[in-house]
Amino acid sequence: MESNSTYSMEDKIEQTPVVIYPDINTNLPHEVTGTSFGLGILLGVSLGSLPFMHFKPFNLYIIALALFHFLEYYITAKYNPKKVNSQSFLINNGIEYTVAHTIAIFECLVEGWLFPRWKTYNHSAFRQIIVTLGLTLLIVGQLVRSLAMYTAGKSFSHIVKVEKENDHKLVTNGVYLYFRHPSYFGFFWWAMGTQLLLLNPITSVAFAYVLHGFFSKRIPFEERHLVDFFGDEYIKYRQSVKIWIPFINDDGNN
Ligand SMILES: C[S@@+](CC[C@H](N)C(=O)[O-])C[C@H]1O[C@@H](n2cnc3c(N)ncnc32)[C@H](O)[C@@H]1O
Repeated sequence: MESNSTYSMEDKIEQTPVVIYPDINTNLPHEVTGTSFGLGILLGVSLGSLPFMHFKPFNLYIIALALFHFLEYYITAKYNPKKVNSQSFLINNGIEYTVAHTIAIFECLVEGWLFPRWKTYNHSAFRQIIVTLGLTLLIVGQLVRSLAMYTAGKSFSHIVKVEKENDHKLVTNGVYLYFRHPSYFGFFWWAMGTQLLLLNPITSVAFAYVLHGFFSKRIPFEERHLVDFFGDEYIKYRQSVKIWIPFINDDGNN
């Protein structure tokens, strides 16, 4: 039977927009599905057991961690597919990152065990304020970071570029209108939010110190290369948009 369609199969193929798919060799299906499955299990177990837990902030923290790592890969795969690879989950985000969260979990569990009245069964207004502040910071941080990755698209990369790529464009729109480094701003406040949420006094201070040290080196390094890539255009942008991370100089000379 003849098709009534005015277009032939060849026409249809020609009209199909070209989609750049991620390189499967750096996105091994068993690694990507395995990691997604693991994150899904973490999220599901934490969410499912939430109503039965005395210390709900711990479950919320695990949910935030699982969502963060899932979104790192998902947004890169969707809006920056050329650069996505199984490391884009950012689970191997450096030894400091792994150690920091391991210590945070340890502090939370030890304090819950040693000082249950202060940590787990404390229903004071002060505790509610800190938990709410932590939750708010981590939600705002996650939103700003995800929006930054979506807005920057192909110009975003988890590794700082030291050589300009052809499709690297200066991004100054969307969240970049209000924050000069929105993904760093988002990460900083997301991470601080996780520690306040856990009511962890020690790692709250330690996270602030370590994150400040990290960004006060990374931002000037990244900006030196951005000035090389985009010249006056970046210098003007740098003069007009602030970073909004505490104690990081806005003039680019940290
Ligand atoms: C991990 S991303 C972080 C981007 C940005 N610092 C932020 O916090 O949203 C690092 C890459 O983004 C690029 N980058 C940073 N700011 C940029 C901008 N305004 N426009 C285009 N590329 C930018 C850098 O060249 C670097 O390779």
